[in-house]
Amino acid sequence: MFACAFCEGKIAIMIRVRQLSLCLQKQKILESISFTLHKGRMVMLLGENGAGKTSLLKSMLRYYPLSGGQVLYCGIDCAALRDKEHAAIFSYAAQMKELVEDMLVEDCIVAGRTRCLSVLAMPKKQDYEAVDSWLKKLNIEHLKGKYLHEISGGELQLVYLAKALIQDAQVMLMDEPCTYLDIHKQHVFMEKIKELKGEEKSILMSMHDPRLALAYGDEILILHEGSLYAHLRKEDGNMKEQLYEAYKELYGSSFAVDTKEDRI
Ligand SMILES: Nc1ncnc2c1ncn2[C@@H]1O[C@H](COP(=O)(O)OP(=O)(O)OP(=O)(O)O)[C@@H](O)[C@H]1O
Repeated sequence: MFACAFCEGKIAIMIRVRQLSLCLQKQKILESISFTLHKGRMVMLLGENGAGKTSLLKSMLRYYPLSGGQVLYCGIDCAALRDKEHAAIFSYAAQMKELVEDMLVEDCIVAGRTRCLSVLAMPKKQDYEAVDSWLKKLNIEHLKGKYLHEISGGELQLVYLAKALIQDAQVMLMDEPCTYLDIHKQHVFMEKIKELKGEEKSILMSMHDPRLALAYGDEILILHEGSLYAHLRKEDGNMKEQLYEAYKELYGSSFAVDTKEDRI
């Protein structure tokens, strides 16, 4: 029988989201969402358009005041943390639609670093060295010296990922980071993220592709109409089957996944 590392307390809890609710403009967006993010885990957040994925990530990041519940880091309420402390815990790669600034690639990436510095501190030589190192790790060194408007959508996405990664936070929240990447680059990116995450960091990543979620997720959260519909874990042994069943329940039998024929 599978011995659950969570129940035995072997895998440390990094973030506990407890009964998180969110209202925006008097509209209920998220309702009583609870889950835990464990150290070293990659958790995929699935859900249809408008299900609340971005709102959940932003709520965890304190972009919005919660209308109920808490986000706890190692038992500490994140609402009580100072900005610098918060930036050491969470980094965020936003959805591309939200990113409109234009600047040099290296200035964009180094801005991720400065989130951890005091307000008036300027990036130093070692910060730009870190930029070079991330450009290299993500195989986008050729973008150095270019402006954001001069590069492709997929390249821009990688630049914004470098910006999130350079922050070196413990929990990386990523909103649809693969949208503009071609299939090959999606897999290269996911492998790289897995490697970077190691045993110490945790990742919560929203996406629409259930196949990618299954291929790389240790866990899958399914959001539906602002509520947590399902929480699947690979240790349970049949994550694929469970995901198939959940999608069938939510979207009907015409949904084009078939676990038996391995088409998901
Ligand atoms: N700032 C806001 N003010 C009011 N309502 C908002 C705001 N941001 C999002 N919403 C609403 O909250 C709901 C959830 O939106 P959200 O962007 O979180 O969904 P999502 O699951 O990320 O969708 P997608 O997959 O399309 O990116 C939607 O109905 C949206 O219209």
